[in-house]
Amino acid sequence: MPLQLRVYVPPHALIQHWLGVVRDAQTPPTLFRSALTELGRWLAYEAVREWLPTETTEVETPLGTCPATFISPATPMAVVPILRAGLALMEGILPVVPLANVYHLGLVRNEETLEPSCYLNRLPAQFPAEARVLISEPMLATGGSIEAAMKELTQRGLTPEQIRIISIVAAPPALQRLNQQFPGLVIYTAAIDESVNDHGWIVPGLGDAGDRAFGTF
Ligand SMILES: O=P(O)(O)OC[C@H]1O[C@H](OP(=O)(O)OP(=O)(O)O)[C@H](O)[C@@H]1O
Ligand SMILES: O=c1cc[nH]c(=O)[nH]1
Ligand SMILES: [Mg+2]
Repeated sequence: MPLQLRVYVPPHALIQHWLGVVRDAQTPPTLFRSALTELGRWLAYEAVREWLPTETTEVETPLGTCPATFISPATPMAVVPILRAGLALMEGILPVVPLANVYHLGLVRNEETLEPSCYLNRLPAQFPAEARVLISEPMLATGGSIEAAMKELTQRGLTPEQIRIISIVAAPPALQRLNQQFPGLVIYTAAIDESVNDHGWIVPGLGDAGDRAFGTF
């Protein structure tokens, strides 16, 4: 069977709660950031459920020997936050992947053309063959930014199957684009919204995630 994009919207009350907080236009930046931290935490928790590399050994309890499973340091893990908005999820994501390296990628959309451009790229020249990578990108709108990020990662040796995206709101244009170009990719998102308007905003969405997180209106 051909590979297909898989999109998970975990049906969790905490995710729904914090999604409501970030959607509310009255939420101030401090609370908006806390809510994104919580969303990053719970979506990452769901995303790595059967994906974190583990190894089983034995430990001595005070009463005897028993098997114990630990996070394996052998498989390289990484998180790639897409600046700026992706930074706001990181406080929640990083404790879930404590051994991950962080590689920053700064992208900004031109407000008229909606084309992304890259202003910071701290990706390694090549990812290790067994690497597993989480992308932190809260908004998947037209899909231009995530497509640019995926191209940077796949040019550095990763396959879509090695990558999972943590998103907050995903819209159909971005999902269609990713499905066409990167089947095998997996997305964990708090919501799939109806549409993207003529100005590139997700509707109903939550507005400009970067501006709301950092108070730069
Ligand atoms: O799917 P797209 O249509 O490409 O839109 C999504 C991008 O737009 C926002 O970034 P923005 O350019 O606003 O930068 P910021 O995070 O610094 O605010 C958002 O954080 C995504 O990266
Ligand atoms: O709705 C949108 C679309 C792109 N980027 C955002 O921050 N919000
Ligand atoms: Mg922005």
